[in-house]
Amino acid sequence: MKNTADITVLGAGSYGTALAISLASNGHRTMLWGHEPEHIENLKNDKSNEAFLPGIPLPDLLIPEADLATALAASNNVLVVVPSHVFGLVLTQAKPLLRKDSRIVWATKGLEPETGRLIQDVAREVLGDEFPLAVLSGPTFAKELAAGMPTAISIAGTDPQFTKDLVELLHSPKRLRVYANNDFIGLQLGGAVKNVIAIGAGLSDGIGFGANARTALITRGLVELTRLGEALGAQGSTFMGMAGLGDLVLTCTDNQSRNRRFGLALGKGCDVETAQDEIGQVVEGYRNTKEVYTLAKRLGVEMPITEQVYQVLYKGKSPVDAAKELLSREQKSETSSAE
Ligand SMILES: NC(=O)C1=CN([C@@H]2O[C@H](COP(=O)(O)OP(=O)(O)OC[C@H]3O[C@@H](n4cnc5c(N)ncnc54)[C@H](OP(=O)(O)O)[C@@H]3O)[C@@H](O)[C@H]2O)C=CC1
Ligand SMILES: O=C(CO)COP(=O)(O)O
Repeated sequence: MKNTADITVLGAGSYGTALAISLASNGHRTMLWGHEPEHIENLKNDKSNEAFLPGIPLPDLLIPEADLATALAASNNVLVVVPSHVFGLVLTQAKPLLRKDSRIVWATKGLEPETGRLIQDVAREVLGDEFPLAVLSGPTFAKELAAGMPTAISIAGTDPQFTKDLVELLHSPKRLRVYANNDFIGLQLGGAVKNVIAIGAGLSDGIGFGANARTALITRGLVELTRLGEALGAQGSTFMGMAGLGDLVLTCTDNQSRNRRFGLALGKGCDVETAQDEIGQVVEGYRNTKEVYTLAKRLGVEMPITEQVYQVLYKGKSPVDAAKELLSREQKSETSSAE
């Protein structure tokens, strides 16, 4: 009993811990692995994750663990919640330690660094085809989830039984609604592109623009996301759900979003390094912008907001000049079918 669990979570940052709290609060024995033994010792001693979610108690059924082999032997259900730039690395470390019956789900939001590939491609390259895969995506700030505040999320995967089991593990009639979805690609892409648009919304607010500009960015950001998604084989309707519109609204409008705060700081004149240091946690959209931009170029998909965020982050363009360029684009109709 001591070394078994219903699910193992890899990644003891803010979101991995929040999901582990949520699972354990549902009555499931949940192992939480982190790569820093000292950090895991602190979790055990404090019975909270003071570094990432201060003041939120860890339930008794949440077991912090520093040994990856022990964590992966404990359960066949493995939930990966590390930033996208180390996803491949962590999965490579995990692979020789996985059980034959392991099933892998991730809540990582992003694309592979440099290549812009979806996380599913990284997972397949590392693991081959034998393990069922799934993704969790939607508007879920770690702090609110961990505090048991009402939240909704979507899930999709390659194996209907795995998806169903994950819904059972995560769903709580008191706190967390989990929607099953069949668009594996769409859910992954929504989580990556919203990071970029959230930086754009932050830039706009940081410059001093208002609600009109922010809302226009969300709306046209949704159009960009849908265009890219459809080019990759996702269903357009997915982006009207949790992993599209839902996550865009959340991260573009609330200062809990690190991507939005990053954009805000840049819009007020801060440089990239200082803005990242001040946030002190992962700002996925910084790298993601380059990857989404590269992916869009490769597929020939027009993404003007992403393009301007890219110019600000990587080409030294001023946020004001980026905004001017967006505003001065040629007139067009709102729907492509009317063009
Ligand atoms: N926070 C949120 O509200 C949400 C986050 N997400 C997504 O979840 C993912 C994780 O983000 P989040 O938890 O917020 O990020 P945090 O910055 O809060 O935590 C990241 C965690 O990953 C750890 N880590 C870094 N490198 C490695 C590695 N090589 N091996 C193992 N662990 C490593 C970090 O450890 P260390 O501190 O030692 O570097 C830290 O514990 C991201 O893709 C994010 O977009 C999705 C929905 C909501
Ligand atoms: O993905 C998130 C909420 O759904 C968290 O957003 P940030 O990474 O911008 O903080």
